[in-house]
Amino acid sequence: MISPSKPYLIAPSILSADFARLGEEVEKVLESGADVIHFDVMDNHYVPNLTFGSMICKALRDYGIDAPIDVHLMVSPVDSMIEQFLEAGASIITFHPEASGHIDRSLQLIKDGGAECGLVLNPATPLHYLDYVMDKVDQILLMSVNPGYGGQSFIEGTLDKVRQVRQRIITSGRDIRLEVDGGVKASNIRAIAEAGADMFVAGSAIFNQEDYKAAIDAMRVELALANNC
Ligand SMILES: O=C(CO)[C@H](O)[C@H](O)COP(=O)(O)O
Ligand SMILES: [Fe+2]
Repeated sequence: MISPSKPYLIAPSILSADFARLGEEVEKVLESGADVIHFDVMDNHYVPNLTFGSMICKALRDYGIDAPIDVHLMVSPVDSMIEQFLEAGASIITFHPEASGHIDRSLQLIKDGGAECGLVLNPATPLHYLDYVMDKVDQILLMSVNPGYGGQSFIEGTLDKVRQVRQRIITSGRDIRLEVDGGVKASNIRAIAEAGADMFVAGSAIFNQEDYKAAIDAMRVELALANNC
């Protein structure tokens, strides 16, 4: 499992990093207190934007990044990309169930490759996709924006969805991480944690700031308040 000792994980999304200096950016955000690197893969098909593939993930590993890399696949179809990211050193791979013809098979492919697996649900994607996979997923990612771009505003209705998924996780009796992605910042992270999330993706709220450590520290202060509730 990824850092089981920490109650809350902060996962900066490199979508908002300076791509011309990616290795340094990732090093800097890890030195600033990030737990996990969130890696947004977009294909201009499942989502209307194009980012980076497994070669960049491998380049980060070759550069010496050994922190967990959380690959968020916004691609369709998913299975060939899963294989490439397993080879490239991904630690966690999540995908959108609508983008896979065979959800159970795609999850198993990730597990068989030695990575942790999970599903991603868009703001309007129903929770029933979780019905028969709660025994398999290590992580559930709830999108709090529509996927495709960084820097969007948090959709408030996500909080209720987080509560519902937390309830499902409790019922499952398993230790499944609940990650929220999109528009997360210091001013809303406490409410998201109190709703039941324990992993937080933040792109623009960290990489668009001068001081990454100050941005992450501000989130930790809010999370500590949630923890004490
Ligand atoms: O998956 C994503 C977009 O599809 C990104 O992870 C997400 O939007 C992070 O960026 P920000 O924190 O700026 O909203
Ligand atoms: Fe993401």
